[in-house]
Amino acid sequence: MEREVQRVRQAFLSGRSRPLRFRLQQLEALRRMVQEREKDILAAIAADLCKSELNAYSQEVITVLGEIDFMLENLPEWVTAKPVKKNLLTMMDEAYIQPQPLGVVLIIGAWNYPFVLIIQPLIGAIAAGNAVIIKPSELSENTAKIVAKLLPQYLDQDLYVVINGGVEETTELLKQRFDHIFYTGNTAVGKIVMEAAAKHLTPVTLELGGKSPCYIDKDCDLDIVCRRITWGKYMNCGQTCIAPDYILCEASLQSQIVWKIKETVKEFYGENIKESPDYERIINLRHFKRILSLLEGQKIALGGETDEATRYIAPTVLTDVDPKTKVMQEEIFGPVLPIVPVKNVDEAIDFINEREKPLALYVFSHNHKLIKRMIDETSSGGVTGNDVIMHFTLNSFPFGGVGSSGMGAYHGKHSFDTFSHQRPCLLKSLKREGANKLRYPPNSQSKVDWGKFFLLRRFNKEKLGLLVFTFLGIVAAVLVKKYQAVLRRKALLIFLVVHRLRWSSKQR
Ligand SMILES: NC(=O)c1ccc[n+]([C@@H]2O[C@H](COP(=O)([O-])OP(=O)(O)OC[C@H]3O[C@@H](n4cnc5c(N)ncnc54)[C@H](O)[C@@H]3O)[C@@H](O)[C@H]2O)c1
Ligand SMILES: CCCCCCCCCCCCCCCCCC=O
Repeated sequence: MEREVQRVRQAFLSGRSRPLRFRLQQLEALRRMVQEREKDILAAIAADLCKSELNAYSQEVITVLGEIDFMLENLPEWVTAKPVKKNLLTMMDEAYIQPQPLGVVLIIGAWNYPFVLIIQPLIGAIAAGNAVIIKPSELSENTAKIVAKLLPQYLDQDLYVVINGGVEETTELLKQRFDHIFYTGNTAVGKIVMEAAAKHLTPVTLELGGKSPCYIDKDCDLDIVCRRITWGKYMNCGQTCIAPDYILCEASLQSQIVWKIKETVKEFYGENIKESPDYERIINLRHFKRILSLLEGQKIALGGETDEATRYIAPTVLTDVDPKTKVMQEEIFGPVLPIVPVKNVDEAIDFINEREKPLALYVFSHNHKLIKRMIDETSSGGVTGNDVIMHFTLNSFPFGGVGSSGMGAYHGKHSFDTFSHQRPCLLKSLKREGANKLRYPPNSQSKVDWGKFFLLRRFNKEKLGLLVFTFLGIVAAVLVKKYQAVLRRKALLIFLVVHRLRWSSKQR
C-alpha cells in the first residue's frame, strides 16, 4: 500500500497533472470512458443494486456527464490567477491568488450510488490538477471492479489509481499520508477517517448522512406533495443520503398522506411492486435485517411486506410514530417512512433543532413565508422547498453536510475549490527600498504613524482616481525634468506628507 501511494506521489511530483491542457485531456478521456463503456458501467450498477439500466443512467451517469461538461467549459477560467485588491504599501506590486493542486488525494466512496459517488469527486480532483487514489465501496463490488478495470484504460495510470478492498485495506490506506481525504459514507466511519487524517494533519471532506426531515404544512397540494415525496423516498429503495427520512405534520393530515402515497406507489410501481423494474432491493442481508428491526412495535399504515431471499422491502409508511422509538433514533436508509405528528410549525422547528443537523431539509407549503421561516430557524446541509432531492442536481450549489451530516462540499466549482489550495502570491520589486525603511528597526512613533497611514487609510474610488491622476502628473512632470529621480521622490513625499497631515488632523 505504501509503495502504491509513493508511486502516485512520484507521478504527482513529475508535474504532469498540472498543465491545463493535460487536465482537459484527462477529463475528456473520462467522458469517453463513460460514453464508450456505458453498457458495462450500467450493468455493474444494475448488478449491485438490482437497478434498471435506465435508472442507473438517469441517477448516476447523467450527473457524471453533466459534471465533466461543466468542468471542461469553466476550467480555463478557474485555473487563472485572480488579481486582488491592494493597499497603499503594495500598490506598486503584483498581488494575485493562484489556485494550485493539493497533491495526492484519497477518495473513499459509498455503495448506494457507487459510480457517481467516486467519479464526481474524481472529476473535481483531476480538474484541480491532483493525483488521486480511489477506494470504491467493497459492498458494491461490481461497480468497484468495473471502475478498477476501465480507469487505467482511459486515464494516466500512475496519477489515477483504484485500490479495491474492504475495511482492512481502507485501514491500511488511511495510515498513509495524503494531501486531502474525501470520504462519503456513514458518520461512525467518518470519525475513523478524520482521526486517521489528523495524524498527518490532512484536511478532510466528509460527506455523511443523517435523518433528513420533511415538514408538510396543511396549506399545500397534498397530491403533488405526496407524489414528490414518494419519488424521493423510494428511489433506490430509500438508500439515498438525502432521501426524506421522516415526515412531520399535523396529526389530522396523516391518513390522507398515507392514502395518497399508496395511490402514487401504485402509479409508479404497479400492482405488483416486486415485478417493477423501477423498484430496487436492499444492498445486503445486514442492512435488510437492520431495516426490519426498525419496524418492531410500529403502526404500519402502508407496506411492511418483505422477502429475505431477494432482500425486498415494500414501500412502507408508519403513522403516529413515537420519536423515542428506534426508527427515529438512527438514519433509516431504506424504504420506511415514519410520520411523526406535531401540533404546528413551531413544534416542527423545535423538533428539528433538538436533533443533529441533517444533510437535507424539505418543507412543503403554499406559504412562502413559512418556508423562509423554516430555513431561517433551522440548519441542514441543503434545503429544497416544495420538492425533495432536487438541490443535488444543481451544480452551482455546494453539496455537503453541516455538523454531524458532514464537513466541506463539492460539485462544480465547489469541487474545484475543495481540491485546490488558494495560494496568495505577492510579487515585489527589488527597487523602491526607501518605502520599506518604515518597517525596518529601529522603530519610532513617526514610523508607526506612517504605518497607520499606509495600512489603515481607506481611499474611496474618487480619491483613488485622484491619487492615480496626481501620481501620473508627477511622473509626467518628472520625465521632462533634468533631475528625474530627485524630483520624483520629493513630489511623492510632498504628496504623501500633505495627505497624511490632512488625515492626522481629521483623526484629532
Ligand atoms: N453525504 C453524501 O453525499 C452521502 C452519499 C452517500 C451516502 N452517504 C451516507 O453514507 C451512509 C451509507 O454508506 P455506508 O457507510 O453504509 O457505506 P460503506 O459501507 O460503503 O462505507 C463507506 C466507505 O467506508 C469504508 N469503510 C467502512 N468501514 C470502515 C472502517 N472501519 N474503516 C475505514 N473505512 C471503512 C468502506 O470501505 C467504504 O469505502 C449513509 O449514512 C448515507 O447517508 C452520504
Ligand atoms: C428520465 C430522466 C430523468 C432526469 C433526471 C431527474 C433527476 C434525477 C435526480 C437523481 C438524483 C440522484 C441522487 C443521488 C444522490 C447521491 C448522494 C446520496 O446518496
